[in-house]
Amino acid sequence: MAVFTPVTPDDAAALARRLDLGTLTELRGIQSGIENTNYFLTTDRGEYVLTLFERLTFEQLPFYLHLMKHLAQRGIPVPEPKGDASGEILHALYGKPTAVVDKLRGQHQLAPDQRHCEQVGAMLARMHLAGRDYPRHQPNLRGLAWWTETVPVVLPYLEPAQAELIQDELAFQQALAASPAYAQLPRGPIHADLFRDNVMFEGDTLTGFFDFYFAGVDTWLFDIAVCLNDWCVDLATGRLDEQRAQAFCNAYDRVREITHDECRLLPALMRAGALRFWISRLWDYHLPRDAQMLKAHDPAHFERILRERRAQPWHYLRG
Ligand SMILES: Nc1ncnc2c1ncn2[C@@H]1O[C@H](COP(=O)(O)OP(=O)(O)OP(=O)(O)O)[C@@H](O)[C@H]1O
Ligand SMILES: N[C@@H](CCO)C(=O)O
Repeated sequence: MAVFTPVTPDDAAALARRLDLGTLTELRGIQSGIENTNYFLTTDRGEYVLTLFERLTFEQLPFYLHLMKHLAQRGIPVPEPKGDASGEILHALYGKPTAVVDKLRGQHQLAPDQRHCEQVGAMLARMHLAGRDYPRHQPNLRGLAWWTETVPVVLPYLEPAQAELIQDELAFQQALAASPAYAQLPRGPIHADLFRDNVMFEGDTLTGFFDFYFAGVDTWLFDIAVCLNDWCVDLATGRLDEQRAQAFCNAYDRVREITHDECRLLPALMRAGALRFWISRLWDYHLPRDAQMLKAHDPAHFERILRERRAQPWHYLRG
């Protein structure tokens, strides 16, 4: 269970009062998630999610929380952070940065079909456009610099063939990032972790995106690639479901045109997306933090996806 820091009902109730959310009626630890301590916090006025951030700092968090507020105010369905009387949306419990946000309605769609992929694609494009005038800047903290720093840390845990693959891919991505074509890609605030478990649906209708705590300014194409690698793959093999991928990209493209250069670089960015999560999963798996219980995601899944993307690059043909 992802409760790294237990919260007492008294402390949660005091925070709810301070944020003018009413009287606490229930506080329940959330079993999933591996990054932060999360609770469902219910009051006599509504349902919220209380998050204590275990890795992110007081300096980094305003970027994410204000981004969520910015997007919510522009009609993108994301949880809005709750402020105190002075409007402050970043709080503290037990010395840890803390936020309380709206609980989204609905459930995850863990077996998405074309219709779900279309809705995620269209909403992702709307989110990218809504983020264009967001004034704060923070790089994607799980971007190339972090991969470069973390590959040597996980390398001792890999078999020789895996070590060769990860180093070869890192070198490829470093060269790509230094290329003029890459520098021209449109960019802005991206979610950067928009997996099936970070989107809610009520029935078959998308009700929101959440978990913005890996967001950062990066290429919009990286966000598309991360989504394709999760929403449009067969989870058993890592193989791309081309119909779903085409549906996702068409829906995105109808809201914000995917440029010719983006189409050209998409296969390389899908490799980048696979590498990013292979590295982070290796890191979480081999270098776990203390937790009351911690269920690390399977790193081999993204190794398979990376091998698939290298062997069979997929090209988006607009249409
Ligand atoms: N705003 C929200 N509305 C509804 N449910 C939420 C919300 N935030 C979190 N949840 C629920 O809590 C679970 C865990 O949250 P989350 O996925 O953000 O965990 P995490 O540890 O912060 O991040 P990670 O996904 O990186 O492991 C989600 O799967 C979801 O069920
Ligand atoms: N989405 C990530 C977990 C961190 O949010 C993964 O599946 O590895």
